[in-house]
Amino acid sequence: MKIYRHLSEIPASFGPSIATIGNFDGVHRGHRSVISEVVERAHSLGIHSIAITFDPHPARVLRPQAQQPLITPLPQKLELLATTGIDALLVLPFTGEFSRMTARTFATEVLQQALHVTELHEGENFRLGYQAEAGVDSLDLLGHELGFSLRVYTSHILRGQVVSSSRIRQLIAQGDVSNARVLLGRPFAITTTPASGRGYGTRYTVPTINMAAYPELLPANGVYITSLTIGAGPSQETFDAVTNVGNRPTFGADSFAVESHLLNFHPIELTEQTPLTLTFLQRLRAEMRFPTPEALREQIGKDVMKARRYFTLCRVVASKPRNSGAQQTLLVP
Ligand SMILES: Cc1cc2nc3c(=O)[nH]c(=O)nc-3n(C[C@H](O)[C@H](O)[C@H](O)COP(=O)(O)O)c2cc1C
Ligand SMILES: Nc1ncnc2c1ncn2[C@@H]1O[C@H](COP(=O)(O)OP(=O)(O)O)[C@@H](O)[C@H]1O
Repeated sequence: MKIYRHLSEIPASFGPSIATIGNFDGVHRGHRSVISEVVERAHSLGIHSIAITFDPHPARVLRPQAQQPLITPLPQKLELLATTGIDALLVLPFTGEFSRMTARTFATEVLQQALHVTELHEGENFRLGYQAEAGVDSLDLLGHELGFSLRVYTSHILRGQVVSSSRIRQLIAQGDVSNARVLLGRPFAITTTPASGRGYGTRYTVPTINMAAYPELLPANGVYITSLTIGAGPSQETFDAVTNVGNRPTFGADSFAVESHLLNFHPIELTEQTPLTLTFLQRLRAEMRFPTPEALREQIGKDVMKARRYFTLCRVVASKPRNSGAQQTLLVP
Protein backbone atom coordinates (compact mmCIF):
# COMPACT_ATOMS: atom_id res chain seq x y z
CA MET A 1 0.00 0.00 0.00
CA LYS A 2 1.45 3.33 -1.07
CA ILE A 3 0.99 6.07 1.53
CA TYR A 4 0.69 9.73 0.52
CA ARG A 5 0.88 12.29 3.34
CA HIS A 6 -0.07 15.34 1.31
CA LEU A 7 -2.02 16.09 -1.84
CA SER A 8 1.19 17.40 -3.45
CA GLU A 9 2.70 13.88 -3.21
CA ILE A 10 0.09 12.39 -5.56
CA PRO A 11 1.74 11.77 -8.94
CA ALA A 12 0.16 13.71 -11.80
CA SER A 13 -0.45 10.38 -13.55
CA PHE A 14 -2.51 8.97 -10.64
CA GLY A 15 -5.92 7.53 -11.52
CA PRO A 16 -8.50 6.90 -12.63
CA SER A 17 -9.41 5.57 -9.20
CA ILE A 18 -12.13 4.27 -6.94
CA ALA A 19 -12.07 5.95 -3.54
CA THR A 20 -13.52 5.84 -0.07
CA ILE A 21 -13.13 8.60 2.52
CA GLY A 22 -13.30 8.06 6.29
CA ASN A 23 -11.66 8.24 9.69
CA PHE A 24 -11.58 4.44 9.80
CA ASP A 25 -10.98 4.43 13.57
CA GLY A 26 -10.77 0.76 14.51
CA VAL A 27 -10.77 -0.44 10.87
CA HIS A 28 -13.85 -2.44 11.89
CA ARG A 29 -15.99 -4.87 9.92
CA GLY A 30 -18.08 -2.07 8.38
CA HIS A 31 -14.95 -0.26 7.14
CA ARG A 32 -13.53 -3.52 5.86
CA SER A 33 -16.60 -4.46 3.88
CA VAL A 34 -16.66 -1.08 2.07
CA ILE A 35 -12.91 -1.19 1.44
CA SER A 36 -13.05 -4.74 0.10
CA GLU A 37 -15.75 -3.69 -2.40
CA VAL A 38 -13.58 -0.72 -3.44
CA VAL A 39 -10.59 -3.05 -3.92
CA GLU A 40 -12.61 -5.62 -5.85
CA ARG A 41 -14.30 -3.06 -8.07
CA ALA A 42 -11.01 -1.27 -8.89
CA HIS A 43 -9.39 -4.62 -9.59
CA SER A 44 -12.13 -5.65 -12.00
CA LEU A 45 -11.78 -2.34 -13.87
CA GLY A 46 -7.98 -2.44 -13.78
CA ILE A 47 -7.73 0.94 -11.99
CA HIS A 48 -6.41 2.20 -8.62
CA SER A 49 -8.15 1.81 -5.26
CA ILE A 50 -7.52 4.51 -2.66
CA ALA A 51 -8.69 5.29 0.88
CA ILE A 52 -8.57 8.87 2.13
CA THR A 53 -8.22 9.55 5.82
CA PHE A 54 -7.21 12.40 8.13
CA ASP A 55 -4.57 12.97 10.76
CA PRO A 56 -5.11 13.94 13.49
CA HIS A 57 -8.63 12.54 13.83
CA PRO A 58 -10.97 15.50 13.07
CA ALA A 59 -12.55 15.22 16.55
CA ARG A 60 -9.17 16.18 18.06
CA VAL A 61 -9.24 19.47 16.14
CA LEU A 62 -12.97 20.21 16.15
CA ARG A 63 -13.78 19.16 19.74
CA PRO A 64 -10.44 19.15 21.59
CA GLN A 65 -12.20 19.37 24.96
CA ALA A 66 -13.92 16.00 24.31
CA GLN A 67 -10.50 14.23 24.27
CA GLN A 68 -11.99 11.32 22.38
CA PRO A 69 -9.56 8.40 22.69
CA LEU A 70 -8.89 6.33 19.58
CA ILE A 71 -9.47 2.62 19.06
CA THR A 72 -6.52 2.58 16.64
CA PRO A 73 -3.88 5.34 16.77
CA LEU A 74 -2.51 6.20 13.30
CA PRO A 75 0.37 3.62 13.14
CA GLN A 76 -2.03 0.75 13.98
CA LYS A 77 -4.65 2.11 11.59
CA LEU A 78 -2.08 2.16 8.77
CA GLU A 79 -1.00 -1.40 9.57
CA LEU A 80 -4.58 -2.62 9.47
CA LEU A 81 -5.45 -0.72 6.29
CA ALA A 82 -2.39 -2.21 4.64
CA THR A 83 -3.92 -5.67 5.15
CA THR A 84 -7.08 -4.79 3.18
CA GLY A 85 -5.43 -4.95 -0.22
CA ILE A 86 -6.10 -1.27 -1.01
CA ASP A 87 -3.47 0.16 -3.41
CA ALA A 88 -3.03 3.57 -1.80
CA LEU A 89 -3.84 5.63 1.26
CA LEU A 90 -3.95 9.42 1.36
CA VAL A 91 -3.51 10.75 4.93
CA LEU A 92 -4.50 14.41 4.79
CA PRO A 93 -3.26 16.69 7.60
CA PHE A 94 -6.41 17.89 9.38
CA THR A 95 -6.18 21.48 10.60
CA GLY A 96 -8.69 24.20 11.52
CA GLU A 97 -8.20 25.74 8.08
CA PHE A 98 -8.67 22.39 6.33
CA SER A 99 -11.91 21.83 8.29
CA ARG A 100 -13.39 24.94 6.65
CA MET A 101 -13.05 23.48 3.15
CA THR A 102 -16.45 23.02 1.50
CA ALA A 103 -17.55 19.65 0.15
CA ARG A 104 -17.48 21.13 -3.36
CA THR A 105 -13.85 22.31 -3.02
CA PHE A 106 -12.78 18.96 -1.53
CA ALA A 107 -14.55 16.99 -4.25
CA THR A 108 -13.07 19.20 -6.96
CA GLU A 109 -9.48 19.50 -5.71
CA VAL A 110 -8.98 16.09 -4.12
CA LEU A 111 -11.37 13.70 -5.83
CA GLN A 112 -11.59 15.14 -9.33
CA GLN A 113 -8.29 16.96 -9.95
CA ALA A 114 -5.75 14.97 -7.87
CA LEU A 115 -7.15 11.43 -7.80
CA HIS A 116 -9.36 11.32 -10.92
CA VAL A 117 -12.00 9.46 -8.94
CA THR A 118 -14.66 7.74 -11.03
CA GLU A 119 -16.53 6.08 -8.13
CA LEU A 120 -16.80 7.08 -4.48
CA HIS A 121 -18.00 4.43 -2.00
CA GLU A 122 -19.42 5.60 1.35
CA GLY A 123 -21.67 4.48 4.20
CA GLU A 124 -25.14 6.03 4.38
CA ASN A 125 -24.21 8.27 7.35
CA PHE A 126 -21.14 9.75 5.67
CA ARG A 127 -20.86 13.57 5.67
CA LEU A 128 -18.22 15.75 4.07
CA GLY A 129 -17.13 19.37 4.17
CA TYR A 130 -17.32 22.39 6.46
CA GLN A 131 -19.68 21.69 9.37
CA ALA A 132 -20.49 18.31 7.79
CA GLU A 133 -22.58 20.16 5.21
CA ALA A 134 -22.87 17.44 2.56
CA GLY A 135 -24.60 14.09 3.08
CA VAL A 136 -24.78 11.33 0.50
CA ASP A 137 -27.60 13.04 -1.51
CA SER A 138 -25.55 16.22 -2.03
CA LEU A 139 -22.44 14.16 -2.81
CA ASP A 140 -24.38 12.23 -5.42
CA LEU A 141 -25.33 15.51 -7.13
CA LEU A 142 -21.75 16.81 -6.88
CA GLY A 143 -20.52 13.55 -8.37
CA HIS A 144 -22.78 13.97 -11.42
CA GLU A 145 -21.24 17.38 -11.98
CA LEU A 146 -17.63 16.33 -11.33
CA GLY A 147 -17.57 12.98 -13.08
CA PHE A 148 -17.86 10.36 -10.32
CA SER A 149 -20.69 8.13 -9.21
CA LEU A 150 -21.51 7.53 -5.57
CA ARG A 151 -22.14 4.06 -4.17
CA VAL A 152 -23.89 4.15 -0.79
CA TYR A 153 -23.76 1.29 1.74
CA THR A 154 -26.40 0.72 4.41
CA SER A 155 -25.02 0.39 7.94
CA HIS A 156 -23.57 -3.01 8.74
CA ILE A 157 -25.62 -4.70 11.50
CA LEU A 158 -24.21 -7.60 13.54
CA ARG A 159 -26.07 -9.36 16.33
CA GLY A 160 -28.58 -6.50 16.29
CA GLN A 161 -25.93 -3.82 16.71
CA VAL A 162 -24.82 -1.17 14.22
CA VAL A 163 -21.12 -1.61 13.48
CA SER A 164 -19.69 1.85 14.18
CA SER A 165 -16.53 3.27 15.72
CA SER A 166 -18.54 5.08 18.39
CA ARG A 167 -20.40 1.89 19.43
CA ILE A 168 -17.11 -0.03 19.57
CA ARG A 169 -15.52 2.75 21.66
CA GLN A 170 -18.47 2.58 24.04
CA LEU A 171 -18.26 -1.23 24.38
CA ILE A 172 -14.51 -1.13 25.08
CA ALA A 173 -14.91 1.71 27.58
CA GLN A 174 -17.50 -0.46 29.38
CA GLY A 175 -15.09 -3.40 29.44
CA ASP A 176 -17.21 -5.43 27.00
CA VAL A 177 -14.24 -6.57 24.94
CA SER A 178 -16.13 -9.68 23.75
CA ASN A 179 -18.83 -7.68 21.97
CA ALA A 180 -16.28 -5.18 20.70
CA ARG A 181 -14.43 -8.14 19.18
CA VAL A 182 -17.54 -9.14 17.22
CA LEU A 183 -17.95 -5.66 15.71
CA LEU A 184 -14.22 -5.16 15.10
CA GLY A 185 -13.78 -8.59 13.53
CA ARG A 186 -10.71 -9.16 15.72
CA PRO A 187 -9.94 -8.71 19.43
CA PHE A 188 -9.19 -5.20 20.67
CA ALA A 189 -5.45 -4.62 21.17
CA ILE A 190 -3.17 -1.80 22.23
CA THR A 191 0.45 -1.27 21.24
CA THR A 192 2.74 0.19 23.87
CA THR A 193 6.09 -0.29 25.64
CA PRO A 194 7.14 -1.52 29.11
CA ALA A 195 7.46 0.63 32.23
CA SER A 196 8.82 -0.27 35.65
CA GLY A 197 6.52 -1.43 38.43
CA ARG A 198 6.83 -0.85 42.18
CA GLY A 199 8.00 -4.37 42.94
CA TYR A 200 4.83 -5.06 45.00
CA GLY A 201 3.74 -7.80 42.61
CA THR A 202 6.91 -9.85 43.01
CA ARG A 203 6.87 -9.29 46.78
CA TYR A 204 3.16 -9.75 47.60
CA THR A 205 1.10 -11.13 44.71
CA VAL A 206 2.45 -12.17 41.30
CA PRO A 207 5.18 -10.59 39.13
CA THR A 208 3.88 -8.46 36.29
CA ILE A 209 5.09 -6.59 33.24
CA ASN A 210 3.81 -3.02 33.53
CA MET A 211 2.88 -0.96 30.46
CA ALA A 212 3.92 2.64 29.85
CA ALA A 213 1.15 5.27 30.23
CA TYR A 214 -1.19 4.80 27.25
CA PRO A 215 -3.02 7.91 26.04
CA GLU A 216 -5.70 6.26 23.85
CA LEU A 217 -8.67 3.98 24.46
CA LEU A 218 -8.37 1.38 27.23
CA PRO A 219 -11.00 -1.06 28.47
CA ALA A 220 -12.79 -0.24 31.73
CA ASN A 221 -10.82 -0.96 34.90
CA GLY A 222 -10.87 -4.67 35.67
CA VAL A 223 -9.15 -7.99 35.12
CA TYR A 224 -8.93 -9.52 31.63
CA ILE A 225 -7.67 -12.64 29.89
CA THR A 226 -5.13 -11.29 27.42
CA SER A 227 -2.24 -12.24 25.23
CA LEU A 228 0.94 -10.20 25.27
CA THR A 229 3.21 -10.05 22.23
CA ILE A 230 6.72 -8.96 23.15
CA GLY A 231 8.91 -7.54 20.39
CA ALA A 232 8.12 -7.25 16.69
CA GLY A 233 9.07 -9.13 13.58
CA PRO A 234 10.57 -12.62 13.45
CA SER A 235 11.87 -12.53 17.04
CA GLN A 236 8.52 -11.59 18.60
CA GLU A 237 6.95 -13.92 21.16
CA THR A 238 3.36 -14.15 22.34
CA PHE A 239 2.46 -15.15 25.90
CA ASP A 240 -0.86 -16.10 27.51
CA ALA A 241 -1.57 -13.61 30.28
CA VAL A 242 -3.95 -12.12 32.83
CA THR A 243 -4.01 -8.35 32.93
CA ASN A 244 -5.20 -5.82 35.47
CA VAL A 245 -6.30 -2.38 34.29
CA GLY A 246 -6.82 -0.11 37.26
CA ASN A 247 -5.78 1.65 40.43
CA ARG A 248 -4.67 -1.30 42.58
CA PRO A 249 -6.76 -0.17 45.61
CA THR A 250 -5.47 -3.06 47.77
CA PHE A 251 -2.15 -1.26 47.97
CA GLY A 252 -3.46 2.13 49.15
CA ALA A 253 -3.51 5.36 47.20
CA ASP A 254 -4.75 5.25 43.59
CA SER A 255 -1.96 4.42 41.19
CA PHE A 256 -3.23 3.62 37.70
CA ALA A 257 -1.48 0.90 35.71
CA VAL A 258 -2.00 -1.73 33.05
CA GLU A 259 0.01 -4.80 34.05
CA SER A 260 0.18 -8.37 32.86
CA HIS A 261 1.12 -11.58 34.61
CA LEU A 262 2.34 -14.10 32.03
CA LEU A 263 1.12 -17.67 32.44
CA ASN A 264 3.89 -19.31 30.42
CA PHE A 265 6.66 -16.91 31.45
CA HIS A 266 10.31 -17.34 30.64
CA PRO A 267 12.90 -14.59 31.02
CA ILE A 268 12.99 -12.29 28.00
CA GLU A 269 14.88 -9.07 27.44
CA LEU A 270 12.78 -5.94 27.85
CA THR A 271 13.97 -2.41 27.25
CA GLU A 272 12.01 0.85 27.41
CA GLN A 273 11.64 0.63 23.61
CA THR A 274 10.52 -3.01 23.29
CA PRO A 275 7.17 -3.01 21.46
CA LEU A 276 4.36 -4.69 23.40
CA THR A 277 1.01 -5.60 21.88
CA LEU A 278 -1.61 -6.41 24.48
CA THR A 279 -4.72 -8.15 23.15
CA PHE A 280 -7.86 -8.17 25.31
CA LEU A 281 -9.65 -11.51 24.93
CA GLN A 282 -12.21 -11.68 27.73
CA ARG A 283 -13.17 -9.73 30.83
CA LEU A 284 -12.96 -11.74 34.04
CA ARG A 285 -14.09 -9.35 36.79
CA ALA A 286 -14.04 -5.85 38.24
CA GLU A 287 -11.01 -4.62 40.14
CA MET A 288 -11.59 -4.89 43.91
CA ARG A 289 -10.01 -3.78 47.16
CA PHE A 290 -8.93 -6.87 49.10
CA PRO A 291 -8.41 -6.82 52.89
CA THR A 292 -4.90 -8.25 52.54
CA PRO A 293 -2.35 -8.89 49.76
CA GLU A 294 -2.76 -12.63 50.51
CA ALA A 295 -6.49 -12.44 49.71
CA LEU A 296 -5.64 -10.68 46.44
CA ARG A 297 -3.02 -13.29 45.62
CA GLU A 298 -5.61 -16.04 46.18
CA GLN A 299 -8.05 -14.27 43.84
CA ILE A 300 -5.34 -13.83 41.18
CA GLY A 301 -4.75 -17.59 41.47
CA LYS A 302 -8.44 -18.11 40.54
CA ASP A 303 -8.13 -15.62 37.67
CA VAL A 304 -5.13 -17.57 36.39
CA MET A 305 -7.09 -20.86 36.55
CA LYS A 306 -9.93 -19.36 34.49
CA ALA A 307 -7.46 -17.99 31.95
CA ARG A 308 -5.72 -21.36 31.64
CA ARG A 309 -9.09 -23.05 30.97
CA TYR A 310 -9.88 -20.39 28.35
CA PHE A 311 -6.59 -20.91 26.50
CA THR A 312 -6.92 -24.70 26.67
CA LEU A 313 -10.42 -24.49 25.20
CA CYS A 314 -9.27 -22.11 22.44
CA ARG A 315 -6.51 -24.53 21.49
CA VAL A 316 -8.92 -27.48 21.45
CA VAL A 317 -11.24 -25.49 19.16
CA ALA A 318 -8.37 -24.38 16.92
CA SER A 319 -7.11 -27.96 16.54
CA LYS A 320 -10.54 -29.35 15.48
CA PRO A 321 -10.89 -30.14 11.78
CA ARG A 322 -12.83 -27.47 9.88
CA ASN A 323 -15.76 -29.78 8.95
CA SER A 324 -16.89 -30.13 12.58
CA GLY A 325 -18.24 -26.57 12.25
CA ALA A 326 -21.39 -27.01 14.34
CA GLN A 327 -19.37 -28.09 17.33
CA GLN A 328 -16.90 -25.24 16.83
CA THR A 329 -19.65 -22.65 17.06
CA LEU A 330 -20.66 -24.10 20.40
CA LEU A 331 -17.15 -24.20 21.73
CA VAL A 332 -15.69 -20.83 20.72
CA PRO A 333 -15.14 -19.08 24.08
C1 LIG B 1 -4.52 -10.63 37.25
C2 LIG B 1 -4.38 -9.49 38.20
C3 LIG B 1 -5.47 -9.08 38.94
C4 LIG B 1 -5.37 -8.04 39.85
N1 LIG B 1 -6.47 -7.65 40.56
C5 LIG B 1 -6.37 -6.65 41.44
C6 LIG B 1 -7.49 -6.26 42.25
O1 LIG B 1 -8.60 -6.76 42.12
N2 LIG B 1 -7.31 -5.30 43.17
C7 LIG B 1 -6.09 -4.69 43.36
O2 LIG B 1 -5.99 -3.83 44.23
N3 LIG B 1 -5.03 -4.99 42.60
C8 LIG B 1 -5.14 -5.96 41.67
N4 LIG B 1 -4.06 -6.34 40.91
C9 LIG B 1 -2.88 -5.50 40.97
C10 LIG B 1 -1.87 -5.96 41.99
O3 LIG B 1 -2.22 -5.29 43.15
C11 LIG B 1 -0.56 -5.51 41.40
O4 LIG B 1 -0.03 -6.58 40.70
C12 LIG B 1 0.37 -4.94 42.37
O5 LIG B 1 -0.20 -3.71 42.78
C13 LIG B 1 1.74 -4.78 41.79
O6 LIG B 1 2.04 -3.46 41.46
P1 LIG B 1 3.45 -3.09 40.84
O7 LIG B 1 3.52 -3.75 39.48
O8 LIG B 1 3.42 -1.57 40.73
O9 LIG B 1 4.49 -3.60 41.77
C14 LIG B 1 -4.13 -7.37 40.00
C15 LIG B 1 -3.02 -7.78 39.22
C16 LIG B 1 -3.13 -8.82 38.35
C17 LIG B 1 -1.93 -9.24 37.55
N1 LIG C 1 4.91 -14.69 35.23
C1 LIG C 1 5.49 -13.50 35.02
N2 LIG C 1 4.81 -12.53 34.37
C2 LIG C 1 5.37 -11.33 34.17
N3 LIG C 1 6.60 -11.03 34.56
C3 LIG C 1 7.34 -11.97 35.21
C4 LIG C 1 6.81 -13.25 35.47
N4 LIG C 1 7.73 -13.96 36.15
C5 LIG C 1 8.81 -13.18 36.28
N5 LIG C 1 8.59 -11.97 35.72
C6 LIG C 1 9.60 -10.91 35.69
O1 LIG C 1 9.32 -10.03 36.74
C7 LIG C 1 9.48 -8.70 36.30
C8 LIG C 1 8.56 -7.84 37.10
O2 LIG C 1 9.16 -7.61 38.31
P1 LIG C 1 8.88 -6.27 39.04
O3 LIG C 1 9.35 -5.12 38.19
O4 LIG C 1 9.35 -6.38 40.42
O5 LIG C 1 7.29 -6.30 38.87
P2 LIG C 1 6.16 -6.00 39.88
O6 LIG C 1 6.27 -4.54 40.08
O7 LIG C 1 4.88 -6.41 39.20
O8 LIG C 1 6.51 -6.82 41.05
C9 LIG C 1 9.12 -8.71 34.82
O9 LIG C 1 9.80 -7.74 34.08
C10 LIG C 1 9.56 -10.10 34.41
O10 LIG C 1 10.87 -10.06 33.88
